[in-house]
Amino acid sequence: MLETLKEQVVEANRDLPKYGLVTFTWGNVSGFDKESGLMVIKPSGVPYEELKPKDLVVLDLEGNIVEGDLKPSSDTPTHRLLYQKFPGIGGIVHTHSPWATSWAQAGKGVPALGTTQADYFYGTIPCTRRMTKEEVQGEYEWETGNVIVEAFQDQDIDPLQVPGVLVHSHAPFNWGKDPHEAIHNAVVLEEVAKMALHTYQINPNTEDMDSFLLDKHYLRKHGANAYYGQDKK
Ligand SMILES: O=C(CO)[C@@H](O)[C@H](O)COP(=O)(O)O
Repeated sequence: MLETLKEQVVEANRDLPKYGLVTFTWGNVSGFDKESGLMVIKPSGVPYEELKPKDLVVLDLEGNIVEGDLKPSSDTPTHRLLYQKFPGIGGIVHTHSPWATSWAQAGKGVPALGTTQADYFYGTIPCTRRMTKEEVQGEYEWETGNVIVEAFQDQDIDPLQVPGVLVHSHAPFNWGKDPHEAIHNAVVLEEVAKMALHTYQINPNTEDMDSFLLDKHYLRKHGANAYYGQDKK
């Protein structure tokens, strides 16, 4: 089942080392099929170069495995929750890419300092709060998703306009309309995280970019109401 989505998920997982987003197997990509309500995710710990469509795990959003013999990624609960809470996304990427992870470890969101970020993210890429002892010792991966959703709700950020987040003391998650776009957004996050750090090294007092320039770039590329091709009602 879902053979086309499986091919996309395998290709996207193989893009992780291709674009320098992972070391070893420190990352995972999933895809979501809206019609069936099923997600497809990388199995835990499998090297990307060995990954085949038959290795992938198919689950419903309640976490029931529908197809697949291997253990799903350890981050599956986080992917599941984001598909539930962020309607319209069709692919999710989690990595420990070094520049974005540095901002996550510092507990800081990546501010929109220039047009590179503005073309993909409508403003600051937020960082979540720290997780509590109870959350970490509880259903950790599910709670990781909760603090992501909480950050977007509390800061009134539209996840379709800012397709990424830094999980405090952990690492980034990105998403998009499909696995390929999620990978693209993850690469951009890693680049703008690096640029922002270097910008502050050049000028520690750098201010966020002007909102009119942010609007110009983001809205020119995405449109005021365009959400992955559908006009927002
Ligand atoms: O964040 C983590 C571990 O801290 C995970 O993302 C692993 O780095 C990858 O786990 P699998 O997808 O192979 O289970």
